[in-house]
Amino acid sequence: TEPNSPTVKTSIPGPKSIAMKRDLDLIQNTDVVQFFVDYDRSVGNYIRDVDGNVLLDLFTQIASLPLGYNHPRILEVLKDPANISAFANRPALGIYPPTEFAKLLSETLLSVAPQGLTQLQTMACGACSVEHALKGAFMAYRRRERGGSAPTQQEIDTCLMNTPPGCPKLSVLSFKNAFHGRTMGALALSHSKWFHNLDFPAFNWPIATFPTLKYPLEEFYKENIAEDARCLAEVEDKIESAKKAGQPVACVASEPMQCEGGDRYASPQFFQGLQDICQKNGIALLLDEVQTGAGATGKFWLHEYFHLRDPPNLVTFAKKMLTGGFYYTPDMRPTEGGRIFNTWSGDPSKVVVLKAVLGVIKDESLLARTTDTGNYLMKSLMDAQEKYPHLLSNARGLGSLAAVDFPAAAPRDNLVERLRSLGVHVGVCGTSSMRLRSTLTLERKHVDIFADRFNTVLRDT
Ligand SMILES: Cc1ncc(COP(=O)(O)O)c(CNc2csc(C(=O)O)c2)c1O
Repeated sequence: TEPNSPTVKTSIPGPKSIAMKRDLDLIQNTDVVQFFVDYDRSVGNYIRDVDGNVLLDLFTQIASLPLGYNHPRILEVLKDPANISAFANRPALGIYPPTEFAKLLSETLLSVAPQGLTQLQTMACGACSVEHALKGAFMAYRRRERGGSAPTQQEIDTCLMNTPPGCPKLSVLSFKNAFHGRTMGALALSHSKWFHNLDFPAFNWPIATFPTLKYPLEEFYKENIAEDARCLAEVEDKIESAKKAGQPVACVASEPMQCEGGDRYASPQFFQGLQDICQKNGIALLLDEVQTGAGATGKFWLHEYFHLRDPPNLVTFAKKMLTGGFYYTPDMRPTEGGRIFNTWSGDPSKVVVLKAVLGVIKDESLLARTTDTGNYLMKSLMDAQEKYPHLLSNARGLGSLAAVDFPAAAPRDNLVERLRSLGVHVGVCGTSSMRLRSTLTLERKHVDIFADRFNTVLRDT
């Protein structure tokens, strides 16, 4: 069972972590390794490092743990003889799916599909889900341009040499401060940190400005609506310019909230306007819910809060869904087999575990709990912001996603380190934001521990 509170015995990283890091560094670069973890003895919302430090984990493996560590319902899946085969025999899913795979997908991933998205493709991770979702959008765009005819011999010949018309000059519009993954296509849509992109050739695709909201929202309603309009006008301009430059936009990609870029929210009106622009121009809308999905905001998908008139064409997921993949509308469905494809095309064993996770979310009403705990967490951030206005600003959040800004990276990093030495592990994002990414099982008692330690370090700053 979970401990009642954190215990910190050594500096973090402690001596054992430091020794293990030295060993691992002989094999690979370990610059960003923070500490080594004793996963056998991490429980629920508490992570235990190899030096015996037990921390309340509010970052949860970059927001990828739905139920925390060693949840009994997940351990049961692993002990169930009926599941051995799923773990022992990883299939090339695109060609040799396992028994009743459609049934498994229907009972799991499709049971939580965003409204109107009836097609589903599993993949390994977030980036490869984005990569293949983009392919779906490009193929749909070219299918429409061909008007149903087959590709020409010239297209077939030229595509093998990376040249038009087989490799068409199409583009994807993304947003400044976005993050969509580290593979080359997803990286061309990612603009949040230089060390993600440096040294890698990129597509010269349009990059628009994502709204910068002023907080508190209720005080700056007019300014924020004007900001939405300004950004949407820029999106239209970029689409027009791309068309004139001979590389029309086939897809607009956006996170429903920019996470790596600094927990940057935008209004439902912005996304409704974005969908209007896409539909007006025959452009697919890809919403990347890798970090915001799987119940993290109290709704299963963040974009549910947007009340979009129609379903987005493509929705990518990974992290807390335990498998990567994307949902898509029928018009995005490939008409030829083997074109959205790779060896594994996902992993059924992860879907088997996800079935247990979805069961716990339902049985324990974790969406409602995430909303309640998230509101309670927001109150603790707002209270701290009120007490320390010189240190904190723009407190914001939704369910298990929360963030607050510091005046600069240095004071933020210093506070995060001191918070960890008091037994609370949090994340960072953007240039100077602290971010929280809890499990879906977080309770008010955990928020009390966070608030107590957070105020202690703020008081001593
Ligand atoms: C909105 C969104 N889209 C795609 C991705 C890529 O997912 P993975 O390839 O990491 O599974 C992510 C992954 N998040 C992430 C956080 S830090 C990080 C990194 O590579 O440093 C990656 C995401 O947040």
